[in-house]
Amino acid sequence: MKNLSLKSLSKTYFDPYAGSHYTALHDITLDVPAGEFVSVVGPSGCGKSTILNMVAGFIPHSGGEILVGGQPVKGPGPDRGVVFQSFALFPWKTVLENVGFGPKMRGVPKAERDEIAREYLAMAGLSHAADRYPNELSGGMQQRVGVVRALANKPDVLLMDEPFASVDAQTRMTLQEELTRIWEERRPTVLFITHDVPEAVFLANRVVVLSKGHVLADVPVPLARPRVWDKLVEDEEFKDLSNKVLALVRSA
Ligand SMILES: Nc1ncnc2c1ncn2[C@@H]1O[C@H](COP(=O)(O)OP(=O)(O)OP(=O)(O)O)[C@@H](O)[C@H]1O
Repeated sequence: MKNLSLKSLSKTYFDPYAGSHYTALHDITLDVPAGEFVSVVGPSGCGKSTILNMVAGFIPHSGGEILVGGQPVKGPGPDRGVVFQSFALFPWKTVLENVGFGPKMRGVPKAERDEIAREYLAMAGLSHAADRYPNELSGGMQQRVGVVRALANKPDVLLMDEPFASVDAQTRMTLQEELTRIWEERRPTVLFITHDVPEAVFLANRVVVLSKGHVLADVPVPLARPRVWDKLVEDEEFKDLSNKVLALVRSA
């Protein structure tokens, strides 16, 4: 796995309607060591998705540097996997084919990529759905497929932008527990964007709080793993950390 390093990163958008520039990010410096899970929270418009889209290589940055394993990001690449809120699965492909798509693009032969896809589907408890099509799955199952599809490509860095925002509360907790379990097994470097403070704390080793395009705080989360909601929901340290991060977001 590789580390992710943002050095004095900035982003200025040009608004063609107003004919003016808007600086969404100022001087963001952030290091995510290889194999670490970092959540990013902050009020709407503080620049969370902008950071993720620049690290993914979807949009250019205006200043500073983005390094993955010491190499500058110049565009999208297989070293970074992305999971968005919308499932974006291929509706005409089976679940197995969806999960095997990344390896297929890298030229992995069919038997081998089917084996990889089955291994990751098993990890997420989805073996039984391998031959189904996305429209035959519940929203929670589709989102699980989206996560394992990104993981099956064995990215060094996993970028997640509110991946569980559109599923119900119960499924969301299950998905959070599954994600921590899979992360512990594979240890990709993760940047996880969310509005949900308990989710950010539950998942991460560190929670970064953004405010108006700046890093306001970087809060370590030393909670033991494996993490399960039944235990953490009553845990004083978890509650204290969540309250601390919530207060920071409110002040942002
Ligand atoms: N393409 C664009 N052109 C101009 N301004 C933009 C563009 N994309 C984002 N912005 C502005 O940059 C700022 C940061 O947006 P961004 O989407 O990164 O915030 P966010 O923290 O992810 O918000 P949310 O939580 O609501 O998704 C906002 O003020 C937004 O209006």
